[in-house]
Amino acid sequence: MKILANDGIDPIGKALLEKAGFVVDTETVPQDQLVEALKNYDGITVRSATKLRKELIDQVPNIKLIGRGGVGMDNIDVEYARSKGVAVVNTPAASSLSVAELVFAHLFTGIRFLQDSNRKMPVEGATKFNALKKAYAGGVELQGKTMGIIGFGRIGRETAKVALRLGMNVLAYDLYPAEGTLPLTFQGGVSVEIPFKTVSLDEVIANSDFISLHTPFADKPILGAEEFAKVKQGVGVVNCSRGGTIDEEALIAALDSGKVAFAGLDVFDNEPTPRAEILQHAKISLTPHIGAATNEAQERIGVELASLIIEHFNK
Ligand SMILES: O=C(O)[C@H](O)COP(=O)(O)O
Repeated sequence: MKILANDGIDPIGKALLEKAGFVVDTETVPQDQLVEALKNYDGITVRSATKLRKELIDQVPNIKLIGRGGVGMDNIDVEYARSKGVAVVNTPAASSLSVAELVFAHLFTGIRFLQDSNRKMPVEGATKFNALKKAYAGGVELQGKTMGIIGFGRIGRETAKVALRLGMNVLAYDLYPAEGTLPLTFQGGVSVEIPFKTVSLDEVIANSDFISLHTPFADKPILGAEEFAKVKQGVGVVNCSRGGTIDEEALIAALDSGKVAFAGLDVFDNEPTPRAEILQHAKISLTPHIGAATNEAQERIGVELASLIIEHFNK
């Protein structure tokens, strides 16, 4: 059996597949050459870069399995592939913590203006140190503030757990209202269950000091001009979910007016070429879609993907 890991796979996952007798190629084939290349494979694994659309799936009937190393499958025509008998699998839980921690990297950045000082210090730090010191005063703390979470699935809940550990309050909304407890484990294995109950989207929007999005790709933005009009003055907004869930123009307007104090963005409209106004905005902390890109998450993803592939082909 031959697998093309077109967006790469963690070496441990690759080794597990090879031990089980699979040949695994990890060299990325450009999108426009995939039809030809895939004729030599039984399965393909991707992350979010490679697109597996109907037209391609139709032309490679020899492909029996598509493995998504990660969560979002908006780059794959999943239902269509399954209707053609192709197995489609992903690793929905493996990267939750990494994404959640990136949310806080953006939050800590935003509350102390690091996105701007990291740009200005190399240029002005030696000549205008005291002016910059003054410019970046007025930071705030996270403890005691309210973290609004839109989308309370695995990643949303992991984000809530980090917020709770930091002493924040959590307000969460999900399309499917939910109630339960979140387990928090501390040093020495001490564990506590924190009760939660989701609230309405309006409540999250109106009452949060920081808002983080954790929903799948949506055709219509969840946060647009109407919603930014209702947020607390000076809210911080983080998006590590999918481009398209925030109306970027409305966000820029809200940042410029001061209604939104800062934004942390890991995902963008038009990836991989986000617009210049976003890339150059002094109030936006930027990362290039790296939510799942920690060594730990990629190892978990690779191992899980390998076991899903082995299980599928050994059935
Ligand atoms: O959906 C996901 O798992 C994340 O967006 C990560 O995407 P990536 O595998 O392309 O980094």
